[in-house]
Amino acid sequence: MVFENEKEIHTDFKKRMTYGDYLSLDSILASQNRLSDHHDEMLFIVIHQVSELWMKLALHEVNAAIKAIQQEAYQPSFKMLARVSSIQRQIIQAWDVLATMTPSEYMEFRDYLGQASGFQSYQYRMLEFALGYKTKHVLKIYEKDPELHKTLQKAYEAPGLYDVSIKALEKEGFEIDQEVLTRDVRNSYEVNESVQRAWEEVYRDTERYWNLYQLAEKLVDIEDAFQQWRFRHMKTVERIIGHKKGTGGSSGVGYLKQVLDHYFFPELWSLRTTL
Ligand code: HEM
Ligand SMILES: N[C@@H](CC(=O)c1ccccc1NC=O)C(=O)O
Repeated sequence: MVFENEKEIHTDFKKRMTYGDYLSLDSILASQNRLSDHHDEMLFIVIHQVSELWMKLALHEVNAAIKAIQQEAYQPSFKMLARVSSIQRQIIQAWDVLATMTPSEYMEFRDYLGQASGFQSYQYRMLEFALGYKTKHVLKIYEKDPELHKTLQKAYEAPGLYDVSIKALEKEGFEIDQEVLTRDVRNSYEVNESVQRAWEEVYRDTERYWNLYQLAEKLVDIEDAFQQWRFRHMKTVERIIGHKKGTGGSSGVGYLKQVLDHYFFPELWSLRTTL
């Protein structure tokens, strides 16, 4: 076939494109590669792949929301953040499916996993970074993959969702300590009194600060769901492997319990006591 111009080529390609082509189903559906022939390994792989796909969309939304907040486009940011919470509900529900696997079933293929662990999920780390939890030591895992390391380093050095939200408080006229506004965003966010006072005022005069009030509640939705995910992970791990050590080298359930203590947006929680 001879094409007159680029548009024609494009139109012809589109006409012949199928459902499977568009969604790259050949590669997606050829990626459930079991190492054992145990029936439940398929479940294990699919749950992880589904979670990673949802994380990809969540990251896309959180990063766009960060930009929108920086540009004071609050309404669009709320839509994106609401979508993130909705995605989180999906991956929390996924634990129910995984919990249908018993300890005996998992132990039949666990050894095949070697030292692989969810600890190495770089999208999970990118999400934590975007939410302001900056654990530098995890970057080390990716040193052997320069491309990936660079992507993670960039996310590590960028301001998080809470940083841009605090900046929004300042833009609205709240007095925020300079040390918070110019903080080194490569560190995890730490509690600050001026931030607490500002959010308290937002919650006391919600009509005046409607956008900031809505933003705060969207952040609480996300942190709440993130904690639910962490909790379900910890409990599902406990029911499947008890207190065995993790393949990633951690203590296992003990480690996962400890991570539960971390707050992303601490003042949004403590204001509930002081309000
Ligand atoms: C039988 C199912 C599972 C077991 C027994 C399990 C076990 C563990 C353990 C013990 C750890 C601590 C690190 C280590 O020493 O390995 C861990 C970390 C992790 N797992 Fe799982 N896991 C399971 C399923 C999942 C699923 C479905 C996901 C979803 C993507 C996931 C994501 C993660 C992540 C992101 C971490 C790092 C958490 C952090 O550092 O805060 N895990 N897992
Ligand atoms: N850390 C798990 C292994 C595990 O769950 C895992 C192994 C390979 C790929 C993803 C995994 N999921 C989450 O940690 C364990 O200790 O049994």
